[in-house]
Amino acid sequence: MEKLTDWIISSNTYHQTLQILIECLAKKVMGEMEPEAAKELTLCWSHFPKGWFRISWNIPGNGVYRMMKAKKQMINILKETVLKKRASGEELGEFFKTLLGEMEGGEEKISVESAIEFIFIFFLIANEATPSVLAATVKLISDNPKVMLELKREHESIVRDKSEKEKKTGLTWEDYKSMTFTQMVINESLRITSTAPTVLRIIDHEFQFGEYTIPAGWIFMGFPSVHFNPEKYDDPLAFNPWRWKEKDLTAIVSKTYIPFGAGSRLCLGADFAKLLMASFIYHLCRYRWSMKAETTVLRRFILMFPGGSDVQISQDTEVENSAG
Ligand code: HEM
Repeated sequence: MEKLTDWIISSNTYHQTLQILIECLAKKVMGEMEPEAAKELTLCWSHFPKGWFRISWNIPGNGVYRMMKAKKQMINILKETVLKKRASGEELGEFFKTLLGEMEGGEEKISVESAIEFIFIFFLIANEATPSVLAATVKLISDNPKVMLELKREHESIVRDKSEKEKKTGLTWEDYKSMTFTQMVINESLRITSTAPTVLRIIDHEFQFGEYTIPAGWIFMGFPSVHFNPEKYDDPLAFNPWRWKEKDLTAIVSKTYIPFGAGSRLCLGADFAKLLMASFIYHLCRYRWSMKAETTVLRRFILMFPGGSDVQISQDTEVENSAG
Protein backbone atom coordinates (compact mmCIF):
# COMPACT_ATOMS: atom_id res chain seq x y z
CA MET A 1 0.00 0.00 0.00
CA GLU A 2 1.23 3.46 -0.89
CA LYS A 3 0.02 6.42 1.13
CA LEU A 4 -0.31 9.77 -0.62
CA THR A 5 0.43 12.12 2.24
CA ASP A 6 1.57 15.61 1.40
CA TRP A 7 -0.16 16.45 -1.78
CA ILE A 8 -3.48 16.96 -3.37
CA ILE A 9 -3.94 16.11 -7.01
CA SER A 10 -6.25 18.48 -8.79
CA SER A 11 -7.23 17.46 -12.26
CA ASN A 12 -9.65 18.78 -14.86
CA THR A 13 -12.06 15.97 -15.71
CA TYR A 14 -13.05 17.38 -19.07
CA HIS A 15 -9.47 17.75 -20.32
CA GLN A 16 -8.34 14.42 -18.87
CA THR A 17 -11.19 12.63 -20.64
CA LEU A 18 -10.38 14.40 -23.88
CA GLN A 19 -6.79 13.24 -23.64
CA ILE A 20 -7.69 9.63 -22.81
CA LEU A 21 -10.25 9.57 -25.61
CA ILE A 22 -7.87 10.93 -28.21
CA GLU A 23 -5.13 8.50 -27.18
CA CYS A 24 -7.55 5.53 -27.35
CA LEU A 25 -9.06 6.59 -30.65
CA ALA A 26 -5.73 7.52 -32.22
CA LYS A 27 -4.39 4.06 -31.39
CA LYS A 28 -7.42 2.31 -32.88
CA VAL A 29 -7.58 4.51 -35.95
CA MET A 30 -3.94 5.25 -36.73
CA GLY A 31 -2.02 2.57 -34.80
CA GLU A 32 0.57 3.63 -32.22
CA MET A 33 1.15 7.38 -32.17
CA GLU A 34 4.07 9.39 -30.81
CA PRO A 35 3.02 10.69 -27.37
CA GLU A 36 4.02 14.23 -28.33
CA ALA A 37 1.77 14.15 -31.41
CA ALA A 38 -1.15 12.77 -29.35
CA LYS A 39 -0.64 15.55 -26.78
CA GLU A 40 -0.57 18.21 -29.47
CA LEU A 41 -3.75 16.78 -30.98
CA THR A 42 -5.50 17.11 -27.62
CA LEU A 43 -4.31 20.70 -27.26
CA CYS A 44 -5.73 21.59 -30.66
CA TRP A 45 -9.07 20.17 -29.61
CA SER A 46 -9.34 22.60 -26.73
CA HIS A 47 -10.12 25.31 -29.32
CA PHE A 48 -13.14 23.51 -30.66
CA PRO A 49 -16.04 23.55 -28.18
CA LYS A 50 -15.62 27.26 -27.53
CA GLY A 51 -15.81 27.90 -31.26
CA TRP A 52 -19.05 26.05 -32.01
CA PHE A 53 -21.85 28.59 -31.79
CA ARG A 54 -20.42 31.87 -32.93
CA ILE A 55 -20.84 34.27 -35.78
CA SER A 56 -18.97 32.49 -38.53
CA TRP A 57 -16.50 35.27 -39.35
CA ASN A 58 -12.99 34.02 -39.67
CA ILE A 59 -11.18 37.07 -38.29
CA PRO A 60 -7.66 36.78 -36.77
CA GLY A 61 -7.91 36.49 -33.00
CA ASN A 62 -11.54 35.33 -32.72
CA GLY A 63 -12.86 31.86 -31.78
CA VAL A 64 -13.61 30.72 -35.33
CA TYR A 65 -10.14 31.77 -36.46
CA ARG A 66 -8.50 29.79 -33.63
CA MET A 67 -10.70 26.79 -34.39
CA MET A 68 -9.84 26.83 -38.11
CA LYS A 69 -6.15 27.19 -37.28
CA ALA A 70 -6.40 24.26 -34.86
CA LYS A 71 -8.17 22.17 -37.53
CA LYS A 72 -5.34 22.81 -39.99
CA GLN A 73 -2.76 21.85 -37.38
CA MET A 74 -4.62 18.67 -36.48
CA ILE A 75 -4.92 17.58 -40.07
CA ASN A 76 -1.17 18.17 -40.47
CA ILE A 77 -0.40 16.06 -37.37
CA LEU A 78 -2.62 13.22 -38.64
CA LYS A 79 -1.11 13.41 -42.12
CA GLU A 80 2.46 13.49 -40.85
CA THR A 81 1.80 10.44 -38.66
CA VAL A 82 0.30 8.47 -41.55
CA LEU A 83 3.03 9.39 -44.03
CA LYS A 84 5.79 8.55 -41.52
CA LYS A 85 4.21 5.17 -40.81
CA ARG A 86 3.82 4.37 -44.47
CA ALA A 87 7.43 5.34 -45.22
CA SER A 88 8.76 3.11 -42.43
CA GLY A 89 6.36 0.23 -43.20
CA GLU A 90 4.83 0.54 -39.73
CA GLU A 91 1.26 -0.76 -39.16
CA LEU A 92 -1.62 1.67 -39.49
CA GLY A 93 -4.71 1.15 -37.34
CA GLU A 94 -7.48 -1.18 -38.46
CA PHE A 95 -9.88 1.69 -39.17
CA PHE A 96 -7.43 3.50 -41.41
CA LYS A 97 -6.55 0.34 -43.30
CA THR A 98 -10.23 -0.31 -43.99
CA LEU A 99 -10.71 3.25 -45.22
CA LEU A 100 -7.81 2.97 -47.60
CA GLY A 101 -8.84 -0.48 -48.78
CA GLU A 102 -5.61 -2.05 -47.55
CA MET A 103 -7.40 -4.85 -45.68
CA GLU A 104 -8.23 -6.59 -48.91
CA GLY A 105 -4.78 -5.81 -50.22
CA GLY A 106 -6.44 -4.14 -53.18
CA GLU A 107 -6.44 -0.70 -54.73
CA GLU A 108 -6.77 2.27 -52.41
CA LYS A 109 -10.44 3.26 -52.25
CA ILE A 110 -9.79 6.90 -51.36
CA SER A 111 -6.80 9.22 -51.15
CA VAL A 112 -4.84 9.66 -47.91
CA GLU A 113 -6.09 13.29 -47.78
CA SER A 114 -9.76 12.24 -47.95
CA ALA A 115 -9.18 9.47 -45.39
CA ILE A 116 -7.67 12.05 -43.03
CA GLU A 117 -10.70 14.34 -43.51
CA PHE A 118 -12.95 11.39 -42.59
CA ILE A 119 -10.88 10.64 -39.53
CA PHE A 120 -10.91 14.27 -38.51
CA ILE A 121 -14.73 14.30 -38.64
CA PHE A 122 -14.86 11.01 -36.73
CA PHE A 123 -12.62 12.48 -34.00
CA LEU A 124 -14.78 15.57 -33.94
CA ILE A 125 -18.00 13.60 -33.37
CA ALA A 126 -16.35 11.29 -30.84
CA ASN A 127 -14.98 14.15 -28.78
CA GLU A 128 -18.04 16.30 -28.73
CA ALA A 129 -20.12 14.57 -26.08
CA THR A 130 -18.01 12.16 -24.03
CA PRO A 131 -15.82 14.60 -22.01
CA SER A 132 -18.77 16.78 -21.02
CA VAL A 133 -21.04 13.84 -20.09
CA LEU A 134 -18.26 12.33 -18.01
CA ALA A 135 -17.46 15.63 -16.28
CA ALA A 136 -21.18 16.08 -15.51
CA THR A 137 -21.37 12.47 -14.25
CA VAL A 138 -18.46 13.09 -11.89
CA LYS A 139 -20.26 16.20 -10.59
CA LEU A 140 -23.49 14.23 -10.07
CA ILE A 141 -21.59 11.53 -8.16
CA SER A 142 -19.74 14.11 -6.08
CA ASP A 143 -23.05 15.76 -5.10
CA ASN A 144 -24.64 12.42 -4.09
CA PRO A 145 -22.70 10.75 -1.25
CA LYS A 146 -24.98 7.69 -1.28
CA VAL A 147 -24.13 7.08 -4.93
CA MET A 148 -20.42 7.62 -4.29
CA LEU A 149 -20.46 5.13 -1.40
CA GLU A 150 -22.22 2.47 -3.47
CA LEU A 151 -19.73 2.96 -6.32
CA LYS A 152 -16.80 2.63 -3.93
CA ARG A 153 -18.28 -0.60 -2.57
CA GLU A 154 -18.65 -2.01 -6.07
CA HIS A 155 -15.14 -1.10 -7.19
CA GLU A 156 -13.49 -2.20 -3.96
CA SER A 157 -15.14 -5.58 -4.28
CA ILE A 158 -13.83 -5.92 -7.86
CA VAL A 159 -10.26 -5.27 -6.65
CA ARG A 160 -10.67 -7.48 -3.57
CA ASP A 161 -11.81 -10.45 -5.63
CA LYS A 162 -8.77 -10.35 -7.92
CA SER A 163 -5.75 -12.55 -7.40
CA GLU A 164 -2.33 -10.83 -7.22
CA LYS A 165 -1.66 -11.93 -10.81
CA GLU A 166 -5.00 -10.60 -12.05
CA LYS A 167 -4.39 -7.25 -10.34
CA LYS A 168 -1.34 -6.75 -12.56
CA THR A 169 -3.36 -7.17 -15.76
CA GLY A 170 -5.66 -4.26 -14.83
CA LEU A 171 -9.34 -3.97 -15.62
CA THR A 172 -10.81 -6.82 -17.66
CA TRP A 173 -13.96 -7.22 -19.74
CA GLU A 174 -15.40 -9.45 -16.97
CA ASP A 175 -14.76 -6.68 -14.43
CA TYR A 176 -16.61 -4.24 -16.66
CA LYS A 177 -19.55 -6.61 -17.05
CA SER A 178 -19.74 -6.96 -13.27
CA MET A 179 -20.06 -3.17 -12.69
CA THR A 180 -23.84 -3.22 -12.36
CA PHE A 181 -24.20 -0.14 -10.21
CA THR A 182 -21.66 1.84 -12.27
CA GLN A 183 -23.71 1.11 -15.38
CA MET A 184 -26.87 2.24 -13.57
CA VAL A 185 -25.09 5.51 -12.73
CA ILE A 186 -23.96 5.96 -16.34
CA ASN A 187 -27.44 5.27 -17.73
CA GLU A 188 -28.97 7.74 -15.31
CA SER A 189 -26.38 10.39 -16.06
CA LEU A 190 -26.89 9.98 -19.82
CA ARG A 191 -30.64 10.40 -19.26
CA ILE A 192 -30.38 13.47 -17.07
CA THR A 193 -27.65 15.22 -19.07
CA SER A 194 -29.28 14.42 -22.44
CA THR A 195 -26.13 15.82 -23.97
CA ALA A 196 -27.20 15.88 -27.59
CA PRO A 197 -30.03 18.39 -27.12
CA THR A 198 -31.44 17.83 -30.58
CA VAL A 199 -31.04 15.74 -33.69
CA LEU A 200 -31.61 17.44 -37.02
CA ARG A 201 -33.05 15.88 -40.17
CA ILE A 202 -34.13 17.22 -43.55
CA ILE A 203 -37.49 15.70 -44.48
CA ASP A 204 -37.10 14.14 -47.94
CA HIS A 205 -40.75 13.25 -48.52
CA GLU A 206 -44.06 14.50 -47.15
CA PHE A 207 -45.48 12.45 -44.29
CA GLN A 208 -48.33 12.47 -41.82
CA PHE A 209 -47.64 12.75 -38.09
CA GLY A 210 -50.94 12.45 -36.24
CA GLU A 211 -53.05 15.34 -37.50
CA TYR A 212 -50.04 17.20 -38.93
CA THR A 213 -48.73 16.97 -42.48
CA ILE A 214 -44.98 17.50 -42.56
CA PRO A 215 -43.90 18.78 -45.99
CA ALA A 216 -40.76 17.61 -47.80
CA GLY A 217 -37.80 19.95 -47.39
CA TRP A 218 -38.67 20.95 -43.80
CA ILE A 219 -36.03 20.67 -41.12
CA PHE A 220 -37.02 18.36 -38.30
CA MET A 221 -35.56 18.96 -34.83
CA GLY A 222 -35.96 16.07 -32.39
CA PHE A 223 -35.58 16.67 -28.62
CA PRO A 224 -35.04 13.91 -26.05
CA SER A 225 -37.90 15.32 -23.92
CA VAL A 226 -39.04 11.76 -23.16
CA HIS A 227 -36.17 11.65 -20.63
CA PHE A 228 -38.10 14.14 -18.50
CA ASN A 229 -41.58 12.75 -18.97
CA PRO A 230 -43.01 12.02 -15.46
CA GLU A 231 -45.18 9.27 -16.94
CA LYS A 232 -42.04 7.42 -18.02
CA TYR A 233 -39.65 8.44 -15.26
CA ASP A 234 -40.78 8.97 -11.71
CA ASP A 235 -39.52 12.34 -10.39
CA PRO A 236 -37.61 12.87 -13.65
CA LEU A 237 -35.38 15.73 -12.45
CA ALA A 238 -33.93 13.63 -9.63
CA PHE A 239 -30.60 11.88 -10.21
CA ASN A 240 -31.56 8.38 -9.14
CA PRO A 241 -29.40 5.53 -10.50
CA TRP A 242 -31.56 3.01 -8.59
CA ARG A 243 -34.38 3.55 -11.07
CA TRP A 244 -32.33 1.36 -13.46
CA LYS A 245 -32.35 -1.62 -11.09
CA GLU A 246 -33.33 -4.86 -12.85
CA LYS A 247 -33.42 -3.06 -16.23
CA ASP A 248 -31.43 -4.17 -19.27
CA LEU A 249 -28.25 -2.13 -18.75
CA THR A 250 -26.74 -3.09 -22.09
CA ALA A 251 -29.53 -1.43 -24.12
CA ILE A 252 -28.36 1.85 -25.63
CA VAL A 253 -31.74 2.78 -27.09
CA SER A 254 -35.43 2.23 -26.35
CA LYS A 255 -38.70 4.12 -26.88
CA THR A 256 -38.05 6.05 -23.67
CA TYR A 257 -34.26 6.27 -23.76
CA ILE A 258 -32.43 8.04 -26.59
CA PRO A 259 -29.18 9.62 -25.29
CA PHE A 260 -27.35 8.16 -28.29
CA GLY A 261 -30.05 9.05 -30.81
CA ALA A 262 -32.08 6.40 -32.61
CA GLY A 263 -32.64 4.86 -36.00
CA SER A 264 -30.13 4.75 -38.81
CA ARG A 265 -27.91 7.47 -37.30
CA LEU A 266 -27.66 5.82 -33.90
CA CYS A 267 -24.34 6.69 -32.26
CA LEU A 268 -21.55 4.42 -33.43
CA GLY A 269 -19.48 4.99 -30.31
CA ALA A 270 -22.18 4.37 -27.65
CA ASP A 271 -20.71 1.19 -26.19
CA PHE A 272 -17.19 2.54 -26.37
CA ALA A 273 -18.27 5.76 -24.59
CA LYS A 274 -19.97 3.76 -21.82
CA LEU A 275 -16.89 1.58 -21.39
CA LEU A 276 -14.62 4.62 -21.19
CA MET A 277 -16.88 6.25 -18.60
CA ALA A 278 -17.00 3.08 -16.48
CA SER A 279 -13.23 2.72 -16.61
CA PHE A 280 -12.74 6.38 -15.60
CA ILE A 281 -15.19 6.05 -12.68
CA TYR A 282 -13.51 2.82 -11.56
CA HIS A 283 -10.08 4.46 -11.38
CA LEU A 284 -11.43 7.59 -9.73
CA CYS A 285 -13.30 5.62 -7.07
CA ARG A 286 -10.08 3.97 -5.97
CA TYR A 287 -9.28 7.32 -4.34
CA ARG A 288 -11.00 9.65 -1.93
CA TRP A 289 -12.03 12.56 -4.09
CA SER A 290 -14.51 15.37 -4.56
CA MET A 291 -15.30 17.92 -7.17
CA LYS A 292 -14.65 21.55 -6.29
CA ALA A 293 -17.71 23.05 -4.59
CA GLU A 294 -17.84 25.94 -7.06
CA THR A 295 -18.21 23.60 -10.04
CA THR A 296 -21.41 24.27 -11.92
CA VAL A 297 -22.82 22.55 -14.97
CA LEU A 298 -24.74 24.80 -17.32
CA ARG A 299 -26.75 23.87 -20.35
CA ARG A 300 -26.44 26.48 -23.04
CA PHE A 301 -27.40 24.19 -25.89
CA ILE A 302 -24.36 22.09 -25.02
CA LEU A 303 -23.11 21.29 -21.50
CA MET A 304 -20.69 23.87 -20.14
CA PHE A 305 -18.48 24.14 -17.05
CA PRO A 306 -17.84 27.85 -16.44
CA GLY A 307 -15.80 27.20 -13.29
CA GLY A 308 -13.89 24.25 -14.78
CA SER A 309 -14.40 20.60 -13.81
CA ASP A 310 -11.56 19.99 -11.39
CA VAL A 311 -11.48 16.93 -9.18
CA GLN A 312 -9.44 17.07 -6.01
CA ILE A 313 -7.93 13.91 -4.66
CA SER A 314 -7.59 13.90 -0.90
CA GLN A 315 -4.27 13.82 0.96
CA ASP A 316 -5.06 10.71 2.96
CA THR A 317 -6.04 8.53 0.03
CA GLU A 318 -4.73 5.03 0.24
CA VAL A 319 -3.89 3.39 -3.05
CA GLU A 320 -2.95 -0.18 -3.75
CA ASN A 321 0.09 -0.10 -6.01
CA SER A 322 -0.95 -3.09 -8.01
CA ALA A 323 -4.49 -2.02 -8.85
CA GLY A 324 -4.63 -1.52 -12.58
C1 HEM B 1 -21.46 9.97 -24.04
C2 HEM B 1 -20.97 10.06 -25.24
C3 HEM B 1 -21.75 10.19 -26.52
C4 HEM B 1 -23.04 10.62 -26.74
C5 HEM B 1 -24.06 11.10 -25.71
C6 HEM B 1 -23.27 10.53 -28.17
C7 HEM B 1 -24.47 10.87 -28.78
C8 HEM B 1 -24.71 10.74 -30.13
C9 HEM B 1 -25.97 11.04 -30.78
C10 HEM B 1 -27.23 11.56 -30.07
C11 HEM B 1 -25.82 10.78 -32.10
C12 HEM B 1 -26.90 10.88 -33.19
C13 HEM B 1 -26.90 12.22 -33.85
C14 HEM B 1 -28.00 12.30 -34.87
O1 HEM B 1 -28.86 11.43 -34.93
O2 HEM B 1 -28.02 13.29 -35.60
C15 HEM B 1 -24.45 10.32 -32.31
C16 HEM B 1 -23.91 9.99 -33.53
C17 HEM B 1 -22.63 9.52 -33.72
N1 HEM B 1 -21.70 9.25 -32.74
FE1 HEM B 1 -21.93 9.58 -30.76
N2 HEM B 1 -22.13 10.06 -28.78
C18 HEM B 1 -21.18 9.83 -27.81
C19 HEM B 1 -19.90 9.35 -28.00
C20 HEM B 1 -19.37 8.95 -29.20
C21 HEM B 1 -18.05 8.37 -29.38
C22 HEM B 1 -17.03 8.13 -28.26
C23 HEM B 1 -17.90 8.09 -30.71
C24 HEM B 1 -16.75 7.47 -31.46
C25 HEM B 1 -15.89 6.63 -30.94
C26 HEM B 1 -19.14 8.51 -31.38
C27 HEM B 1 -19.37 8.39 -32.72
C28 HEM B 1 -20.54 8.77 -33.34
C29 HEM B 1 -20.74 8.74 -34.78
C30 HEM B 1 -19.70 8.31 -35.82
C31 HEM B 1 -22.04 9.19 -35.02
C32 HEM B 1 -22.71 9.38 -36.37
C33 HEM B 1 -23.45 8.12 -36.76
C34 HEM B 1 -24.13 8.30 -38.12
O3 HEM B 1 -24.45 9.43 -38.50
O4 HEM B 1 -24.36 7.26 -38.76
N3 HEM B 1 -19.99 9.02 -30.42
N4 HEM B 1 -23.81 10.29 -31.10
